[in-house]
Amino acid sequence: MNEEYGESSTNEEEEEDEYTNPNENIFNGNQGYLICDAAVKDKLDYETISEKYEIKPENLKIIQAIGEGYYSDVHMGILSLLTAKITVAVKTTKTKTGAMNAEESEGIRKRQRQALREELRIFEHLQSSSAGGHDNVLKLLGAITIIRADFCLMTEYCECGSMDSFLQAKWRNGHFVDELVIEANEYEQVWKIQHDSKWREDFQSRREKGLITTSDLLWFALQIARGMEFLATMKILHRDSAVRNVLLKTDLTLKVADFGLSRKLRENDDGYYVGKEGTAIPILYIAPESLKSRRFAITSELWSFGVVVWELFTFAEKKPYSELDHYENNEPFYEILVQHLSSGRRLSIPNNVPRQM
Ligand SMILES: Nc1ncnc2c1ncn2[C@@H]1O[C@H](COP(=O)(O)OP(=O)(O)OP(=O)(O)O)[C@@H](O)[C@H]1O
Repeated sequence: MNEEYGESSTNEEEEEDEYTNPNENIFNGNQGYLICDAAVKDKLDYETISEKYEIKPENLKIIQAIGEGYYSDVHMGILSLLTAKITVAVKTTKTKTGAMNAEESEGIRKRQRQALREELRIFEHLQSSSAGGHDNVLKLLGAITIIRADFCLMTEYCECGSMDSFLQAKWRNGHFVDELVIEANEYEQVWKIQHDSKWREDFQSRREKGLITTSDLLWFALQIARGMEFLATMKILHRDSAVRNVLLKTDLTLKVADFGLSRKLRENDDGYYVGKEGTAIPILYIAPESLKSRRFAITSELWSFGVVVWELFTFAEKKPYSELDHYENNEPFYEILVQHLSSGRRLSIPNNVPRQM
């Protein structure tokens, strides 16, 4: 394994409590995640981690850094399997913890490892299905969990990174082609292909120029819907759906990713999970009923999907509800948002959306 990870000859068993909720508090202070104070009860039901994914450190070579999240660093690496070498994304605890001393730093890393362990459990559950996962959900390919210094998760590598930067770049570089045409009567909206017989033929040349169209945005929305539908059938609540947490392959296949806040519904949960007190949640994406009660269900996932579609059609240029950003009377943003939604107001319909949607 790469020197960056340091040499470790000890097979230290993690002493960390596997059943604590690692993400509680770690998102504190992260913009857009907010702690609610409603009374809560916590229900979790995870399978134990199997050894199916454990790999030896010498089979992983780290190549370069590709990203950074709130609780992990992400690198691109090469995983050597019996018959092949594959490119993987490697999620590790953060190199820079911002801690004042070694003891504090180890405390932070311990929480980060716990967060990654939780994510691992979700991956394992999702991949326990007969299909072994879903094409639109990121797959776990390996993990090192028994050697603390090398602790990491390895997932499919998505060459184009996360969807928010991809969309922003397309918009800023003028690489979006609106396929909708407003007719002279100003009411009827038709597709370009209905006016231009060459539109279909030019598909390949648009691809080569790196252009994306309204149909592509719909295709992205459909893929995310399929991924989230799969999560729902596996009784997983993602709870952090946002375009920044969707990853993209070069063939424009999308992968729902980042299960750091995800929870599995138990059989006896009555269809909802009640968030633990102190957990920070991404309020801009959360359904009003979950904001108020901390109850999360498949229906609240559908709300988040709606916000994701809004982000797709606005090219992730702005955060949802950015017009509410100016705080009035020092009221907390959470309160402003709850009032806004309770009064029936919603995100505005973006310009490029087909009317049927
Ligand atoms: N499988 C992957 N393929 C390619 N790039 C990836 C992959 N996983 C993560 N990345 C890159 O690393 C960044 C951080 O990853 P990720 O969001 O999963 O980390 P995190 O610590 O869980 O972040 P968050 O703060 O959103 O919880 C992503 O925005 C993306 O650019």
